[in-house]
Amino acid sequence: MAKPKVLISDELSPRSIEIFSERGCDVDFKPGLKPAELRAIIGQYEGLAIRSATKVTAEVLAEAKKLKVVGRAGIGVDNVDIKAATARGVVVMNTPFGNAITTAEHAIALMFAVARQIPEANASTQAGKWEKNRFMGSELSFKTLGLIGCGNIGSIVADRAIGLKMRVLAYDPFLSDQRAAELGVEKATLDQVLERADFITVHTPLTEQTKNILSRANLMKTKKGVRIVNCARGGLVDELAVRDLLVSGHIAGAGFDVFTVEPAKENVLFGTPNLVCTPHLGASTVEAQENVALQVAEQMSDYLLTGAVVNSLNMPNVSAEDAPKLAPYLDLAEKLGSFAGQLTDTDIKAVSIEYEGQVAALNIKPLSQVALMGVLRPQLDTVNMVNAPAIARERGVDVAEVKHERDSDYHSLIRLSVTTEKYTRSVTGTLFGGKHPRIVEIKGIEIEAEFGQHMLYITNDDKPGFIGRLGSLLGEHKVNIATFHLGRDTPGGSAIALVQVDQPISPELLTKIAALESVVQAKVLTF
Ligand SMILES: NC(=O)c1ccc[n+]([C@@H]2O[C@H](COP(=O)([O-])OP(=O)(O)OC[C@H]3O[C@@H](n4cnc5c(N)ncnc54)[C@H](O)[C@@H]3O)[C@@H](O)[C@H]2O)c1
Ligand SMILES: O=C(O)CC[C@@H](O)C(=O)O
Repeated sequence: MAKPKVLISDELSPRSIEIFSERGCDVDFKPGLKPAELRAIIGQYEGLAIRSATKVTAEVLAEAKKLKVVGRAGIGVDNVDIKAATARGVVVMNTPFGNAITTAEHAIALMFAVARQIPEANASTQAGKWEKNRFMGSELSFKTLGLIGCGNIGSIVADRAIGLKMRVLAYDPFLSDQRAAELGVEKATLDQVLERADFITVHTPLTEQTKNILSRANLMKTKKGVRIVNCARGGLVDELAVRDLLVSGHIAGAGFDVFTVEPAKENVLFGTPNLVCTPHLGASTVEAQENVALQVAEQMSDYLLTGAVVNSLNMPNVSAEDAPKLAPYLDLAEKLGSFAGQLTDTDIKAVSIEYEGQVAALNIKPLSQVALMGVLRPQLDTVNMVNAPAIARERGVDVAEVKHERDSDYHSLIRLSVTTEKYTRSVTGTLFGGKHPRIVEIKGIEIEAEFGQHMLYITNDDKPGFIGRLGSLLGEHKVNIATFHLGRDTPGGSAIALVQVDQPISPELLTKIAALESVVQAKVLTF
């Protein structure tokens, strides 16, 4: 197998290069590429490792013909167009914990810096002014800290703040009572945080709901003398309003690590008194950068080399242990989906994927996604394993996954049923010898067949003479039969023939087959 090629396009710790190479990837380290330069070369790579500088836009992804995975060495993925990546089947992963402590420490550092005006005092002292009376600070002990967002970073900030004897309020709609109690924080509404906090720090992602969460109107609800810290994302806080309120004295101090536009070479906040700024340094410690670089390189290599998926934002996780076990079932599930999809020529209303036996004990999410991809692909070229669930949802296809505990004759079975306006059709398969996909049932009729490259699926009335007529017709057209499998519900009832042939069947020949006596339906299938 050729080594997968990975591009590192941001300043990642050199540890990542070592890990990619040790794991068996070819790696190019090219930080600081301009968007046009990235678009020009991205087509060569299966993996792209980034921090926050590289923007993985729809335009970049359109050139990324081989790309399988984007790995963000860090938490925020707002520099990746996840929708476009999903549409192209590119897995997006991040490292959700590697820089959380470091970033929480930076938020605490900014709180201290703002409370004691350390940067201004430093500049004044080094300028020889010795302005001892100018810098009157405020203690953190026994003050109230209001957190907006209490996830990974917010909860570490809470822990450190409690250690500093602060009282912590947390506004986070997804924070459970139990977790709040474990953390020792008081759950609060946004208004309670605004009205009661002496310090407010934000720790949410930037979403439609959180954008401008500290708006001018909300900032006006805060206590006079409040101090604000944003170490999460630019756009969460109204920068112009903070400037005005710092100038008016309503806000006593503010610490900003992140800005609405980055790199922030200029900003409305700059030059305002009692403001401390850092250039998005939240994650910039040796420890955090080692952690995230190592993690992202391990996760991406694992995906490229074994199919294991960890910390993905657009795919179910598959552990390194599960990946090899799932591989043959992924093949079976995709083929069953494709079989059903190729037989369907009207709108699909529902797809159900049932698992029985040993396969039911595995992580079935990726199997269902790949099966769904197989079903939808004949109707939609752009479907892939990553975007299949989203496409099914958009099209109103109801997808059900069922695990059965009942015993069966096979060690594992996957049954895929497709419902259209006219019918529900099912196909069931298993693995022979643990790795060879086989069809064992179609529409409830037992049959045993391999999946071949060129196949003919025929339903017919079970009457004498049909096999002879079909064999002669194929022979006349120089089509060689490789395998021939038959099944029927009852003698003289409905029958199915699955014929694997060595040559493709032309549309003209298919018309003749469909016109043979006793044939109800004839379809060409390819795998
Ligand atoms: N400055 C830096 O260098 C740096 C480094 C790492 C992370 N970050 C940023 O820090 C932020 C937090 O990261 P995290 O790892 O803690 O994320 P997280 O997902 O663990 O936590 C985010 C929390 O925000 C909460 N939340 C979501 N919507 C909310 C809303 N409308 N109101 C209140 N709370 C809401 C969520 O429930 C969650 O608990 C992210 O924006 C991340 O990108 C910045
Ligand atoms: O990579 C960085 O320096 C910033 C990372 C940070 O914003 C994140 O979201 O993880």
